[in-house]
Amino acid sequence: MSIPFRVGQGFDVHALVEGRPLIIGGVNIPHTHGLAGHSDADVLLHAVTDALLGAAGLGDIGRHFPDTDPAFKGADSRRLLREAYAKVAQAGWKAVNIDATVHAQAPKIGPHAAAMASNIAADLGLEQSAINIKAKTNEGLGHLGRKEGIAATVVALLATL
Ligand SMILES: Nc1ccn([C@@H]2O[C@H](COP(=O)(O)O)[C@@H](O)[C@H]2O)c(=O)n1
Ligand SMILES: C[C@@]1(CO)OP(=O)(O)OP(=O)(O)OC[C@H]1O
Repeated sequence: MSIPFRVGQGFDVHALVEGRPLIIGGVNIPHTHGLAGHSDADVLLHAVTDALLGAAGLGDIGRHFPDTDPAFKGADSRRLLREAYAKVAQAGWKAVNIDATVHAQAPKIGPHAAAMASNIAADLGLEQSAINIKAKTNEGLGHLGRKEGIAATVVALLATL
């Protein structure tokens, strides 16, 4: 008998640079710096995508959307999330819940967490209560603490369709 649940974890980090918008969880957050990347560099959505792909045994985001492919230059990561989730569903899985932490010394994520959860819930066809967004500073330590980048860690649970 096959097991009806699978868990996956995702991690991503992007550098903070001047002259880029800061987009996290599909929310454009006013800030002095934004995240660098081939796509819109949405660190949270990339970690969510990897957690879902990982749980389904489908590899990682770079395998499906290579950062060498001009098709994904400046890509909206919500589109990538929806396309990855379609592959997860095709493999016979649906998401049950997502628990995420954004590791950012600044800016404050809390005021935007509900909007991020709403975006992810909409893209996965879930109730917003199934998406939990947390945030932590890095207590000033290391590259995250020096505000050189922002990271995200995510756990996702899948159930059979
Ligand atoms: N970028 C962030 C970081 C933290 N928060 C909120 O502050 C709380 C305390 O964070 P510490 O890193 O000092 O433990 C945390 O639990 C979050 O609620 C935030 O909103 N944005
Ligand atoms: C999203 C992709 C594709 O545009 O590029 P980036 O925005 O650089 O993001 P990253 O998390 O480094 O890797 C996944 C990529 O393949």
